[in-house]
Amino acid sequence: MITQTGHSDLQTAEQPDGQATELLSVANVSLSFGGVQAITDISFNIMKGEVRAIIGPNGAGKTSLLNVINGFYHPQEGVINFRGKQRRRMKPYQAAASGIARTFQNVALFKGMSTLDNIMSGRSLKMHRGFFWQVLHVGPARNEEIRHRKRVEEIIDFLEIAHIRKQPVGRLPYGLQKRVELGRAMAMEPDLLLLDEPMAGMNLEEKEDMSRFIIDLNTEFGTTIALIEHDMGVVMDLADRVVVLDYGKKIADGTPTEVQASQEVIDAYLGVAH
Ligand SMILES: Nc1ncnc2c1ncn2[C@@H]1O[C@H](COP(=O)(O)OP(=O)(O)OP(=O)(O)O)[C@@H](O)[C@H]1O
Repeated sequence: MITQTGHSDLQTAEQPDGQATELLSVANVSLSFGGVQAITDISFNIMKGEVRAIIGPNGAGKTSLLNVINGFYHPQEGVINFRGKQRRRMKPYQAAASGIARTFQNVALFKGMSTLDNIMSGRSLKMHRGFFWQVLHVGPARNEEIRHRKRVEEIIDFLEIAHIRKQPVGRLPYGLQKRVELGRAMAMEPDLLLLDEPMAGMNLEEKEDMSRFIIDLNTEFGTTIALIEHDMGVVMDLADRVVVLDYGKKIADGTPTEVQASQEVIDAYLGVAH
């Protein structure tokens, strides 16, 4: 059980009139793959500055929902609003450019490249100078690179991975690879960070470290986070609000305490027939 209690302070995201700001909303979204209905008529929102957990049994539709949010899948029905604008059909790199970054269930890094270079690759969307200048490595491109490297070094310090900055990530223990992947997503300086099972396959100590980084990222950097997580202890400690899916449908939405007390949620986790 993780012991930190790190609920983000939603007040930081409040407007002067005390109203919290909605960062993203998903309205009546449905997604199917041929005959498989992965998501059915799901609506929920993510407020600016919060940690929002998405939970549910295996196959409930959690990853599909994350893939809809970051533009990897296009729902057959429903509407997504991000930062107050209805989003057009967009590809993952366009979603990333608009301020949505994500990590994956299985680590997706450049295994032969160093920690530093992997995190640096997260800056590519922020590089403005063209290929010509980058190759010459002079003038504006050089200044820009120095700026990006400084930011990357700050992230490396924040994640306490200075000792592995030159090591190829493929040789690192799994827990550290997950941390590098978080670093690469942080390098994009997203408004919304989507984390797909950030603690999967980690031991208790690694989970505690990762929880601490997520809390600090949320509170210190103000990054809004949506995460899929199976460990209820982690969800209880990290999340401000939780949306619960089962068989592609939303069955509960509320604070961790509220959803844990929901009979429908208890039944879903115990596998009670519908
Ligand atoms: N690309 C795909 N093609 C066909 N079916 C898919 C595809 N992706 C997901 N599905 C199906 O959609 C449903 C939801 O899958 P999804 O991976 O979103 O669930 P999940 O809640 O993330 O599961 P898990 O906790 O096991 O990762 C499942 O029935 C799955 O088999």
